[in-house]
Amino acid sequence: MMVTTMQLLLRSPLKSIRLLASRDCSSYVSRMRYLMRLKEDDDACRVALQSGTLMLFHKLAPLLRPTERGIYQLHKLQASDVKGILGKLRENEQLLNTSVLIGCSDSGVPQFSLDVGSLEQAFVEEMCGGVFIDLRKAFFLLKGPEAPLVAKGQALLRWHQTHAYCSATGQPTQRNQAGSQRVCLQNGATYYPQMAPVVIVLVSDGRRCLLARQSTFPRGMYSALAGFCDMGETTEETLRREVAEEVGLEVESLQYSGSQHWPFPQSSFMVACHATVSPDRAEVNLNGAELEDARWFTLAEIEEALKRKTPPRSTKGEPTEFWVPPSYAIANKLILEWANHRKSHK
Ligand SMILES: NC(=O)c1ccc[n+]([C@@H]2O[C@H](COP(=O)([O-])OP(=O)(O)OC[C@H]3O[C@@H](n4cnc5c(N)ncnc54)[C@H](O)[C@@H]3O)[C@@H](O)[C@H]2O)c1
Ligand SMILES: [Mg+2]
Repeated sequence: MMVTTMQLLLRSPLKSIRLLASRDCSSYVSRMRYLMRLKEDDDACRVALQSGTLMLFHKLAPLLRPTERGIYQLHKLQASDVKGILGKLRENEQLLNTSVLIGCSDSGVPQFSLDVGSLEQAFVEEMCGGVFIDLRKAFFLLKGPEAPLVAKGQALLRWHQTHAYCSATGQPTQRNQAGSQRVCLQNGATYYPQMAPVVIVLVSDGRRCLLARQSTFPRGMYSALAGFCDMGETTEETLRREVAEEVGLEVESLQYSGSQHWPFPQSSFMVACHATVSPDRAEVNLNGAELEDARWFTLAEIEEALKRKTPPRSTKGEPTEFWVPPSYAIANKLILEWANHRKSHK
């Protein structure tokens, strides 16, 4: 197709988004200014650590606490709790200072995360009455804002664990107390925590939506198309290229939906969009190297899949029913939005 006819229309670039309703704007501002100060002032951050809350990780697995009703919650500790554990193990209290600053609660309490992977896991679990659970499982178990909080805590710890050296001089880098940056002492280069930008897109032909699966997905699960941004690309360019590469279709219009930090396999910044293709040119030409399958789904099929709260179980040999990613994944939000839009425009 001629480049001139390949027009991408960003339908509502200035779509207004209701931001988290903060009834007391000044307190939100003061919390953000407080966090800024903690990132700049190591002494203030060390003081804040003594009165803040701590999420513990063991080799990047977060510590959760089972409640009586079989529900898991994030286990939050205080600096004094961690000092108690370190004291019992005769370990150096300096481990506490490897905590990283994650944010600040609504009531202004600073939040940190700390990896105690050098300590004996079973001992820490027993002392805390909790259990360290792999992040993928923890994501299923946690409710509400705890899942993104724990993902953020893990992502920052992971970044520090993998960026201990300057990529130019090969010398060790030194972090600030908050953990918001690392500096090479030899050449002064400053490194900041990074996320890889990814565009995720739910393609529609007006009547149906397109979902795909990679061979590594759990059986039966289909999701929206996704792809990493190439250097220098805009969101629109990545979206259009990924749809062309993966399913051989030409996007005609797109609309921004939302974004999400995604910790798997490493930190991605997911930009979620809806896109349309012409119903006359909706034949999928699959890139088999990247995807195992891609199919158009009707509203009725999508509604059925959205009703399933847990992945359907498969008995050997039987095909697994189709299901979509869980509600904490932004793909689920895109699919839900599409279904609601279709229902209201039937
Ligand atoms: N949250 C959600 O709802 C949701 C849904 C679907 C996918 N995702 C995530 O989106 C991400 C991208 O999806 P994809 O795997 O289809 O991407 P993709 O289609 O770009 O294919 C992945 C390939 O891209 C290359 N690549 C280029 N830049 C990369 C980078 N910075 N990091 C890793 N690989 C890079 C690698 O060769 C890799 O094998 C995945 O990490 C996936 O977990 C999230
Ligand atoms: Mg992809």
